[in-house]
Amino acid sequence: MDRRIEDYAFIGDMQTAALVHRDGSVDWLCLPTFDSPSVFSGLLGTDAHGMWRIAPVGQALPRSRRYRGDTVILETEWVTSTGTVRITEFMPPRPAEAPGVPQLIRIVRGVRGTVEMSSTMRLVFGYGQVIPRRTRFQRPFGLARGLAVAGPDAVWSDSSVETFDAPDGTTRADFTIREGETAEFALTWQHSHLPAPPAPDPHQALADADAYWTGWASRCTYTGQHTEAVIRALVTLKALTYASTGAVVAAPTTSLPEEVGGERNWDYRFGWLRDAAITLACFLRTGYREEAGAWREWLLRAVAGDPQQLQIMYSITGQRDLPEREIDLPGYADSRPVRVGNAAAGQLQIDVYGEVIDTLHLGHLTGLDFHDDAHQLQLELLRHLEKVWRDPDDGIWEVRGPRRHFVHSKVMAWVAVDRLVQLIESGDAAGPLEHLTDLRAEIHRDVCENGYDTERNTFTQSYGSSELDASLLLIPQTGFLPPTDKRVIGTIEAIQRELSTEDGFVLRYPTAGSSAGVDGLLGDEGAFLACSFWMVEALVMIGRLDEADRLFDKLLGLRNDLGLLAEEWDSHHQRQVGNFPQAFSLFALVLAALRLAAPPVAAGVPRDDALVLDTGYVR
Ligand SMILES: OC[C@H]1O[C@H](O[C@H]2O[C@H](CO)[C@@H](O)[C@H](O)[C@H]2O)[C@H](O)[C@@H](O)[C@@H]1O
Repeated sequence: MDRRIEDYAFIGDMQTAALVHRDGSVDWLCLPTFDSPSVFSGLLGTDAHGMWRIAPVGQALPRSRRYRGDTVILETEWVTSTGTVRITEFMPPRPAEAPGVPQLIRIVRGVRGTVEMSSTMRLVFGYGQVIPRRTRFQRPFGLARGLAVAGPDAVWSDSSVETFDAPDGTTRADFTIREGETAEFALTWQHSHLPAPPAPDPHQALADADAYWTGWASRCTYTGQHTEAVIRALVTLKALTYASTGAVVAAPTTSLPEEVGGERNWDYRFGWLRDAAITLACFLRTGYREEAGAWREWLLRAVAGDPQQLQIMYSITGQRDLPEREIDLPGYADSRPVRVGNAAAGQLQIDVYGEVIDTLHLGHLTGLDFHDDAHQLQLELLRHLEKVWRDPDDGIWEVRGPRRHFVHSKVMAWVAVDRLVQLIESGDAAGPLEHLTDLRAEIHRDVCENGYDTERNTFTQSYGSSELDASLLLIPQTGFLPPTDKRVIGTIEAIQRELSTEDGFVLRYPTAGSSAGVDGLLGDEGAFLACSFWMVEALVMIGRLDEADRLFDKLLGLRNDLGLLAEEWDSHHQRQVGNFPQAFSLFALVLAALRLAAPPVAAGVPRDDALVLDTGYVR
């Protein structure tokens, strides 16, 4: 069965995450951390690769589902001919100050009548490959308890109803729920050499999780008209944070395809400097400073001593070695290969210097305490950037074709220098101001001379190319040129003409279908949702507010019923594609909502209070 990506709900604890299908099946869960091998991999294969379904007997789909308030606690209501039950499922949050082993808790509550229920769990460790050894215990805490062990990992399962290990490798429970009754299930990961974990207290854990997420969401400072969408995006971004180190994963999944049935399947369970820097910029602009401070510490540890060795991504703990390999799973809707690890880790992507320094600078502007190591890091990164900015690179889209002089990369090199110039000019830090001012002017000249097509009045994807690229929409946001500049307006209009899908969303760049295009890959892909949100921002900046509003509303309409977005939208099949939920799409949503909430007073004339939106243009 083709299970749509948007049919999944996301729950997480800030160290790992699970995807729960609408039909009650947990089809993805990596333990103990985001980047560990999965124990439920049905998402990328079949039930035989691991899943855990709790649902009324004989009932395919629930009536409704939602998150409880501003939390990542999922509540699903099932209505049958004999009664109604609510299933509440969540992972107790593990913030840095209160670490703990990962746990998945599911509570079934009878709302009306009587409902026959079943639970079927198949744990298969190592991405659906390793069958665990299973043991049962005599109700040590009045709960049914089972243990599944494979090598270093143990998963303990506790429930208030009787369970049994079936010969087919599943652990099952058949039980009846009457109005007012509850049944509790908990799955707990533990190192296999350690003793049994204490019995879970599901109801206390639920109350604590509710208080944690509600408290976190209540600190948001956004007050525009899209509060629900913004808070949901922020809460999801927070849940994509690996709390103990401050890293942020790009998404909790691997290999959800950018084209169903295609080869564009990548592992996103790592900390990209680009994605994390923009996520943190988003947090800083909505009142969340603590997360930015923690990420800055992770960044300092990950980058280590020599900026020449900067990688564009690291593991959530800061490791550098992320070897890419293909694993033996059928793939989501037969989309193969399924990849683990990511070869993009070894790429040169010059834009990351700009994104990192921009976010560090925004931290400074929004009151994050001055950190001398972070300032030194910026200076060192800049010294290295000065050596490499003229080189061709792999660009923001991590293309696997030949390196090029991507215009976006050069613009972001300009951003890196510009933000340091601003910092030094403000008197808050020292540095070679005159030299940096000259360098900034040199990069600007280089881009305008080599990356702009005078005949078509548009910037191009790379020097000497006639292709377009949606990353050029960021030019006015960065402050590289003002939105009133005819080259900016020309570029926005060219992208609208040439990179729009028939339903009005934006592609990253042209792909070549059956031959390898600029990205070196076969096949096509969906509209990249972040680019469509950038179009919203660009339209606001050039004063086309109604159009921006309309596009934003259409984009909100692509979210699933829980407010979640994958990386891309397949306009042809009208479905979400790519890893899910993806930070890139969600932070772009938040930034577009902020832009809509503080539009320019007149076209191209940003307001002073837009400072927190544009560190570049508004001086
Ligand atoms: O499209 C080819 C590339 O796709 C992935 O990169 C994308 O995701 C990254 C994480 O969100 C993002 O930072 C990047 O801008 C996107 O292009 C994949 O990770 C690459 O390996 C792949 O070449």
